[in-house]
Amino acid sequence: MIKWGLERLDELIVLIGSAQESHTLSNPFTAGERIEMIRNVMRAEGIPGDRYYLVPIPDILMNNVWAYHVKMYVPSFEAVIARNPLVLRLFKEAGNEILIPPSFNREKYNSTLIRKFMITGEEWESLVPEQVSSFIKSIKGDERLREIVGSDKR
Ligand SMILES: Nc1ncnc2c1ncn2[C@@H]1O[C@H](COP(=O)(O)OP(=O)(O)OP(=O)(O)O)[C@@H](O)[C@H]1O
Ligand SMILES: NC(=O)c1ccc[n+]([C@@H]2O[C@H](COP(=O)(O)O)[C@@H](O)[C@H]2O)c1
Repeated sequence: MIKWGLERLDELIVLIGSAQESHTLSNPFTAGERIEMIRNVMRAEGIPGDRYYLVPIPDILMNNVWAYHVKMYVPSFEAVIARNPLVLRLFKEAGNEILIPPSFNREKYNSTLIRKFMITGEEWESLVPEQVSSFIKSIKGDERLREIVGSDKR
């Protein structure tokens, strides 16, 4: 998705959503850990650091003002790239131009499924970039996820 965006725009602001969350089933990793993973992949893919910003955005309780909340954290921008229907709706209502990228084999590359495989012990490593699987293993992130959901063997 980032490569798709960089073919169309000079710079990207990549939002790290639900940045306040970590150690949960849907967001097991801290915003900082997610930043490290993305940067490791960007470096490996040869994407220069001056073509993207990574901005962590904590959730808020009011969907209606979320797009304005995001704008408070980021430099000015031309368009929003997203596929999440709620994100698209909220930015459209806030008057922003929208770009919807294609789905790249989304049935396979799906975070919920990848986290499920980490829990059940099925092979998940090939579904993420090598830099991401090695980082997750270095912080024992798969073990963390299993402990959170109570499926750890101990
Ligand atoms: N294969 C893909 N093709 C196109 N867009 C994708 C693809 N994978 C992820 N995305 C987009 O990237 C964003 C992050 O998706 P990802 O599956 O990593 O996490 P998520 O949306 O938080 O899902 P989950 O709820 O499963 O954790 C979403 O906006 C999604 O639409
Ligand atoms: N009210 C809110 O805080 C609000 C509204 C819409 C999206 N979001 C966040 O935006 C992100 C959207 O994620 P994806 O684009 O990866 O599906 C999530 O982290 C979600 O929590 C937050």
